[in-house]
Amino acid sequence: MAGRVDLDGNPIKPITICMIGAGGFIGSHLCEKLMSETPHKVLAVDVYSDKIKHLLEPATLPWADRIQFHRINIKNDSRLEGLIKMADLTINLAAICTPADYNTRPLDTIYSNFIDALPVVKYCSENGKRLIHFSTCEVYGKTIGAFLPKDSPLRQDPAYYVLKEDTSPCIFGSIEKQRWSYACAKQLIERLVYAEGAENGLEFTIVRPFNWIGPRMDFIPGIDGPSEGVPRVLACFSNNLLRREPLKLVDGGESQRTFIYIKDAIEAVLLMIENPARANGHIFNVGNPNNEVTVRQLAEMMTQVYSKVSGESSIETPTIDVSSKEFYGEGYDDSDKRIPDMTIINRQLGWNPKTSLWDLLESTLTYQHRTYAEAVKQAMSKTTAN
Ligand SMILES: NC(=O)c1ccc[n+]([C@@H]2O[C@H](COP(=O)([O-])OP(=O)(O)OC[C@H]3O[C@@H](n4cnc5c(N)ncnc54)[C@H](O)[C@@H]3O)[C@@H](O)[C@H]2O)c1
Ligand SMILES: O=c1ccn([C@@H]2O[C@H](COP(=O)(O)OP(=O)(O)O[C@H]3OC[C@](O)(CO)[C@H]3O)[C@@H](O)[C@H]2O)c(=O)[nH]1
Repeated sequence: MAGRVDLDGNPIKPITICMIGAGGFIGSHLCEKLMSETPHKVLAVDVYSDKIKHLLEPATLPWADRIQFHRINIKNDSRLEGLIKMADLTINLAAICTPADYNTRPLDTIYSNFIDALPVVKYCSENGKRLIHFSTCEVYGKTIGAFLPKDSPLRQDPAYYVLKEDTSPCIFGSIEKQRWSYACAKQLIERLVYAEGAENGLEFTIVRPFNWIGPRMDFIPGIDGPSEGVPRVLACFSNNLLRREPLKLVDGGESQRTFIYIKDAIEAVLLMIENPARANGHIFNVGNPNNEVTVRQLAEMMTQVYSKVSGESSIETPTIDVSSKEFYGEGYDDSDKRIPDMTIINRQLGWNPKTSLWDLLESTLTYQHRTYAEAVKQAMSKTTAN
């Protein structure tokens, strides 16, 4: 920890970070990194703390005086401004960010991603505090290429599908496709943060994560989350594998995604935290363009990797097709393809992702098996007995 220097060779001074949404998937990994590798202090704000319990207890942990948990719902708690004032930097991760909610709970989704984020932006701007705001790759929506005929050669041209922070448009579906409530709310809060920078001098960085995955992502339904809940694809497929049931491919599993290992992505966030002069005023894609697969290919890979790490053979019918209406309900729509352009983050922070999809699935599914296999077995035998 001693002698840490930034990318320009200047010594890094310890700072205090107000991290909102610290108890979630990304927050838990960021807290872990900050505690184990830096001298910074974290005021961790969330309604839940289960995913960071190992960092908060026991009080003898070497970083015990550098992390404080504040159980606060930012919708309605007057303590928030005080915490932002106490910190040098605020990182806002709080959000409803599971697609199953976007079309079924659009009001909660819009309030969470836009209205609830407003005071955070305001307090940072009014108090002259730096803000790192978490947006999403979903602000790009669909690619331009998605609107070309299926056999158009232009579909092969990266100009029609690679997503660039400063030039790509944001293409959403119609209003009744409520899937886009999240992307639209995130886009508007990005515009507000950007405008606060332009008009009032707010020092900001906007992060657009492209499908970060790894241990502690979401929940396994019926084990550490609601039985009827629908988490993001990694947890959906993990749940199917743990229960030895077919993985459900929505609308044929043709959509494409690039997945990045959470630990690679956290390296990028740490560079933003410790290099404000290079990160302020920028919007950064954070993803791994080399890890592109269709959802069907992801399902096949996860089935293979899970077999390897669990020692169990795969089931006879590893996947089944399901319509999006059946799986997510009315108003679902999808992003067709998401490849991040890496020019800006590479130029500003010299960052590149490292971990291949196979390797990241191997470590993540090893964690899922170790953490959940026994609990799932017990829950399933209870259901059969009843
Ligand atoms: N994981 C990804 O790949 C990904 C992709 C795109 C965008 N993002 C964005 O990154 C951020 C973090 O995502 P994540 O994957 O860690 O999600 P997550 O759901 O695991 O974490 C969000 C955390 O925010 C907390 N929170 C929500 N509302 C709150 C409130 N009102 N008060 C206090 N705490 C509240 C939740 O309890 C949760 O712990 C989100 O803004 C999300 O939109 C993530
Ligand atoms: O059982 C399942 C679950 C999902 N799918 C399909 O997989 C694709 C990816 O789904 P998911 O990871 O749940 O979410 P998205 O990538 O669509 O959206 C996320 O991206 C970033 C973020 O902003 C936050 O994480 C969020 O909005 C998708 O095509 C599903 O239909 C499946 O086939 N089977």
